[in-house]
Amino acid sequence: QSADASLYQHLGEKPGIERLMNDFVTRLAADARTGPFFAKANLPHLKEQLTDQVCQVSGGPCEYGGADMKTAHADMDIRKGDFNALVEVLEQAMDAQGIAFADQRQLLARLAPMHRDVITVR
Ligand code: HEM
Repeated sequence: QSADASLYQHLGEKPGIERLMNDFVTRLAADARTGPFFAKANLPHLKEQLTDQVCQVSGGPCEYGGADMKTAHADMDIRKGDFNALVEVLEQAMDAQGIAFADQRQLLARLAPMHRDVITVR
């Protein structure tokens, strides 16, 4: 567990993050902008992987064991606008879970640097 696990606690620890990621992935698949990317995705698997990843980056006692972000998103032709749409959907999911704005900003700040590996069309 990282020295600063307060974000992990504010997200409701593992059960809260699991709820958040379940709702997030459901919204991603339903959103007109992001949905097409997830048409052939294994959504239950993705929910699990994201739960581990967010648990880890928020300072929780989890270890993400999936593919690195570059490998996971290779050949998807993801653009900046697609990335921004995903962030917006995550904000909606965090609002729906009642996560405080400051905690939302913190989680987004920890995920934002991944844009370098996820966006492949510039
Ligand atoms: C910070 C932003 C992002 C994070 C943290 C993230 C995280 C992840 C993770 C953890 C996986 C699972 C990898 C594995 O199973 O080994 C994944 C897969 C995937 N991601 Fe992302 N992702 C991000 C952005 C995006 C964007 C912008 C899109 C498209 C709009 C996208 C589309 C997908 C798709 C389609 C899969 C494959 C799902 C499957 O086939 O089961 N991701 N992502």
